Amino acid sequence: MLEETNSKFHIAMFPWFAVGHMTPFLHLSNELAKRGHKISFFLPRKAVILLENLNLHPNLITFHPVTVPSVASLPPGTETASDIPISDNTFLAAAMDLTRPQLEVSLQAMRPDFVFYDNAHWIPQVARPLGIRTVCYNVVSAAAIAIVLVPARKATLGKPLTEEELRRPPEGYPSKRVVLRGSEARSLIFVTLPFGDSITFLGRTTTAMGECDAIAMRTCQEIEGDLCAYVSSQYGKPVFLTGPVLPEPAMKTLDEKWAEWLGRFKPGSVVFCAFGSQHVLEKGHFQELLLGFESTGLPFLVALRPPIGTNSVEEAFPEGFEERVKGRGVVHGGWVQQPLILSHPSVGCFVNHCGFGSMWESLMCDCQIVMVPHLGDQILNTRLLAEELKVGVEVEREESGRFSKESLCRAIKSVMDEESEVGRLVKKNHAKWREVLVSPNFISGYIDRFIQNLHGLQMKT
Ligand SMILES: O=c1ccn([C@@H]2O[C@H](COP(=O)(O)OP(=O)(O)O[C@H]3OC[C@@H](O)[C@H](O)[C@H]3O)[C@@H](O)[C@H]2O)c(=O)[nH]1
Ligand SMILES: [O-]c1cc(O)cc2[o+]c(-c3ccc(O)cc3)c(O[C@@H]3O[C@H](CO)[C@@H](O)[C@H](O)[C@H]3O)cc12
Repeated sequence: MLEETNSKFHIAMFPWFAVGHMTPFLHLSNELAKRGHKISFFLPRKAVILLENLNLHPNLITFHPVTVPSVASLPPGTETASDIPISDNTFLAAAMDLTRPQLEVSLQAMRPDFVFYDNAHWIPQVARPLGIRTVCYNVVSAAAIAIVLVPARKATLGKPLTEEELRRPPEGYPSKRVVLRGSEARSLIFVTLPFGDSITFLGRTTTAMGECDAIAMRTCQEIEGDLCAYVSSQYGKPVFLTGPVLPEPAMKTLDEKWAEWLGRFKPGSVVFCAFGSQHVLEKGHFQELLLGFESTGLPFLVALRPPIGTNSVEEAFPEGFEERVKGRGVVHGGWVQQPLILSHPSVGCFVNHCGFGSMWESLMCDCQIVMVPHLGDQILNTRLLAEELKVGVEVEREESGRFSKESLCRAIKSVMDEESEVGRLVKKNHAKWREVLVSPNFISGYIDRFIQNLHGLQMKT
């Protein structure tokens, strides 16, 4: 028994072709490799270059480039979600499905103990005849899964879910606070639309979770326990938790340019803003956001991709903006080292979209949190932090979904003003949760228990 639970696994990883999915799969791979397990990581050719520097155990984690077939509706050379607008993801999913023969050949030759996957709902059909166990690893919150990607939502199978139906959480959904409001249910309509050939997003994800041997989630019992239990009961199978799986503090230091710039300001005074790898703002929203930062009067560092239809952030600046914020505001049109910026002593506030990765990073840092969610799962993550844990504030939006410079400025001031009661409350709650999450063995304990769960699964006939 002891010998068996100490044995090392060979695990194949096949995440959805999006940075926001491949990166957390690689973080988990690093944790598993750290404990001696061997990983074969399948990913698009182009992504190998992107992720190579995050592979901390190249002796145990091997990248296997997958050729992404060309699909008529995708621009030539498309390999990941970052290459295309979000509306074209359905074609990328179709291209991913066409990689099935490549996976079949490789898995047959490798015969790993497990395959971890998310969007590739056909993996169990390939793995089962080979005796390989399957784990559907979800890198979105349990809330995002529980509210829509569950069998209870398939009761109306045959006819697509309506916005009205999506407005009400499914039967038995355990939270009253982590919910969508008013017209926000519209952000879930995409689950009823095609995602690949002849399958909807809801069909794909519920098949992926329905057919696997176990569901896994990148979350923890302390924060999403009820929601995980609901998903487990919906699918009638175990849900294994990996915890947040955040990489160990990088050895790398912050780029001198940013270290020098941030070093000019008082501790805890700078507002940092980033919105993840996928979302690109409309020009009007981008300008409203910059004007909101300007009106706080605080120093700010914004790292966002140029808005839709522009080639640089500078060309989209509001009239006179650059001169007015000179010396206290910087807008960078590309990638920055977010975790290192968040741990810089001058940074006091993190304005983010509450993507699941950013959500965990915000909880771990000791900045104040302001959230501007853009997509469905980000809205639910935001409710988790703002309504359930009360560790941050959400920027108010109009019914149309637009936010104003005034509402952004109000939210930032509400957490940054020293006399603000809201600011004090969220700071106190945040500190409490941070202490839990950074406590010794919190993250590693989750990984160790996760591995024990895999052993249990392997022993099942
Ligand atoms: O400039 C940047 C921007 C982002 N990042 C990093 O990129 C990651 C972004 O991940 P997030 O999950 O927050 O956001 P993304 O939008 O990229 O992910 C997307 O796919 C996964 C879903 O769970 C998210 O909700 C979805 O938004 C974070 O780890 C962040 O530290 C940088 O290092 N630099
Ligand atoms: O916006 C979302 C709202 C929600 O309630 C659930 C999800 O789930 C997922 C998801 C993705 C992959 C899985 O295996 C399970 C769940 C979401 O993922 C994002 O969906 C986009 C669809 O266009 C996708 O392209 C993007 O890369 C995913 O991060 C979103 C929601």
